Amino acid sequence: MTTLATDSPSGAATPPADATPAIEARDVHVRLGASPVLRGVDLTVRRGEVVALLGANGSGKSTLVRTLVGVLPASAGDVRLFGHPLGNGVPWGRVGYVPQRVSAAAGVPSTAAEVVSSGLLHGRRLTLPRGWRSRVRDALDLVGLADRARYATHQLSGGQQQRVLIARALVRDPELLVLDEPVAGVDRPSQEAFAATMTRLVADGMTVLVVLHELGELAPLVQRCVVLRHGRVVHDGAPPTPRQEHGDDAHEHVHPHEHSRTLQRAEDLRLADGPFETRPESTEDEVAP
Ligand SMILES: Nc1ncnc2c1ncn2[C@@H]1O[C@H](COP(=O)(O)OP(=O)(O)OP(=O)(O)O)[C@@H](O)[C@H]1O
Repeated sequence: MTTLATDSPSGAATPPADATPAIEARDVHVRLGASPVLRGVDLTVRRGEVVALLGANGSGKSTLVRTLVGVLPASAGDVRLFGHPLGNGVPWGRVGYVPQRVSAAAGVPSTAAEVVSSGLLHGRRLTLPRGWRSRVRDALDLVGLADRARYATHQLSGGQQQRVLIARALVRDPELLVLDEPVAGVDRPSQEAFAATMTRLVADGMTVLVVLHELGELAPLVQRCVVLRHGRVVHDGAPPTPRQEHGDDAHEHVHPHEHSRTLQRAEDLRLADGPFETRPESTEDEVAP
């Protein structure tokens, strides 16, 4: 693993790289238009952690991850990736980002391999590095699409397109993956392929921040859940205990509206405390600078 110095104005001794969190956000505020969307969010994701970001529609999950990867500016607060304040000093090659609801087939016609190869361009790197073909092949293989490399993206299903975008994030060989609802609306085979890919990556030490509506297939991997409500963190801790089966004698059926005190149950984490304003889907392809 690369050892990076933290930005220390005093030139003080640099802590070991592993001790520096992958993500550190302090008192982050974001306004979009006239509205405050994030209101003082603190979030730390340590190396090797798998953290799920949950919350109702409109609670600010996408806004938070877009701010963390430098796509949206914070109006106040501090965000650091691998100890570096957002900006050119961040080692962007170590960060893979999969935005929400972006079609891999949007814009110009391109093959799956071409879309994935674009993930190797970031920051000031405007040409593909040596060995890019095998890296693209490996990334497509990781998401189970090795045989689709030459397919035009519009020939792929929505789930396969989403997997192409995940491969595009993985081709950098990142240490940190930030994913915004990676399986929303994707077909079952793609969901299973995604869970299998994540299991392998997490076993290899990948740090993950993933926006989800429910833990689903990723439940065994998630170590911590952070829940947003109205732009604030209302829970940061252990994932909910898996519920017992209905057939179990000890099972007691509890509906979400029958309790409101704790966030320990899965129902609490499938929050639906709207109504919230909806917004048009974004079709822009967002890439961390
Ligand atoms: N470009 C924008 N301009 C103004 N308001 C916005 C903009 N983008 C998002 N919002 C508002 O910010 C709030 C948070 O949106 P955000 O997409 O971050 O929520 P979310 O938790 O990711 O929701 P979802 O689960 O539906 O994706 C919402 O009220 C939304 O309407």
